[in-house]
Amino acid sequence: MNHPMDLTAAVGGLSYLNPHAPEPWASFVEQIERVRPYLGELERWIETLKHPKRTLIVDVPIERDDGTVAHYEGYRVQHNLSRGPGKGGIRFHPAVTLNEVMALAGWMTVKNAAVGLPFGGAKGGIRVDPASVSKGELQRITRRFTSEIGLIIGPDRDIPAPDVGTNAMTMAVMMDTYSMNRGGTATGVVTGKPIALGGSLGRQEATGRGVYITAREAGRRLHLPIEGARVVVQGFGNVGGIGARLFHEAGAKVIAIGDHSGTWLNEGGIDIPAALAHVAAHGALLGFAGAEPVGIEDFWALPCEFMIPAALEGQITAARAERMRARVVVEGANGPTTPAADDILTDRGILVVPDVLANAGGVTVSYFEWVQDFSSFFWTEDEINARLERIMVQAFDAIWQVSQDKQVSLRTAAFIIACHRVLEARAERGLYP
Ligand SMILES: NC(=O)C1=CN([C@@H]2O[C@H](COP(=O)(O)OP(=O)(O)OC[C@H]3O[C@@H](n4cnc5c(N)ncnc54)[C@H](O)[C@@H]3O)[C@@H](O)[C@H]2O)C=CC1
Ligand SMILES: O=C(O)CCC(=O)C(=O)O
Repeated sequence: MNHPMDLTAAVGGLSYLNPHAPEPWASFVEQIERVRPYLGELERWIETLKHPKRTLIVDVPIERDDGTVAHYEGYRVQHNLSRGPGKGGIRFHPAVTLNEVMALAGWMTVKNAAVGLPFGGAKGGIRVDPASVSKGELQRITRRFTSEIGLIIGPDRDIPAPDVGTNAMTMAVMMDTYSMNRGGTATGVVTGKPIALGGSLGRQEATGRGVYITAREAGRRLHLPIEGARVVVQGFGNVGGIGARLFHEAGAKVIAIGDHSGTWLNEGGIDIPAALAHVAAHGALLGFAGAEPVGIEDFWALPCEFMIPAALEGQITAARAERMRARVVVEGANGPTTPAADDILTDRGILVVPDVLANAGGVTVSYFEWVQDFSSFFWTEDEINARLERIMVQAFDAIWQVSQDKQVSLRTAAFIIACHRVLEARAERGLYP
């Protein structure tokens, strides 16, 4: 399989993720522009956020099991390093582009600053379908990619973590490769590792848990209790699957779920443990008997209290936003709502808890993992969940307050707080040696 490097295709045009959505980087830049009027003197630094600090494109050649040589294209983008080392996940997906990774890195900058973590923003990815290669091939791809981006990552430089298509095992291979190349075990180079390699208790659940916590906090403001609430979840992997389970355990009725294989509805409430068991056994929801198939456009228009996009970018377009009947959208995914759709949802009185807040639980516990690795002292799961709860609730409160004070959306409020923190650090550091 060959993937010729085509930068023009990678940075321009419409999104592969949804032909009706703008490219992710264009959405990110528009979100940054919306903060301009609120930056005061820091406005002179705003262009900083529209220029990724460092962008590395790597060729990843491997020998396939049949003896042929295949090349994959990979990226690591460090969007901003003003507040600390880069931090953000690695995506393995057949249609990853530089444009997408740039946007995902930008959202990491904003997310880390919005919740007050001492990190910049980074993200990486390889254009590969993990399901299309053998286990051995995937390991060779991961090792070669890690060696290639080894130029710029490191425990005090830039710390990757899992994202779509990667997991704790991917992080184990990355940690091992980086350590072999350096001649010493460097647990702090990645987070989201297996517990036996310095991973943190609670990291696997952390993003879904953060989604649940922020949904609960939004529900409190709108007098929408979780118990008995109807919930719709798109994406049934790490974020969507665990998020759905936490809603289910708290007494909500998850009425519809979806993944890359289709969308399903059961108005009486889906048995989420059964759906998770089905995915664990078959790799996708396809064939799940506990609900009826429902068309994708009807799925997005289902009446519900909480809608949780937890798959990919650009899913909530203007057309879908016009028809949605959710009370609150809680963005488990990064960039699921286009700026045009955002405006429509706001006009229609549908509250959006933005990705840079709602899915920040994962990177928050990654931060805990990094700190634990440095100190070689590990916390209990209860300690981790209590600290996560505190950080998420504090961040929600602060963002809610700014949104009330300035009469802006929660997204713009989160961007205001984050951009102030990033640009203040940038300004304090100065331009010259
Ligand atoms: N894993 C983490 O800790 C974090 C993940 N996120 C974001 O959450 C989202 C999901 O990530 P993970 O759950 O980690 O990935 P994952 O790989 O565990 O699961 C992805 C899910 O999305 C589904 N999906 C893929 N393409 C789809 C399509 N075209 N339509 C509908 N469903 C589709 C897959 O079937 C799968 O159920 C991504 O936007 C990711 O960037 C955000 C913060 C942290
Ligand atoms: O845990 C991390 O470091 C990053 C997770 C991530 O990629 C994200 O929040 O989108």
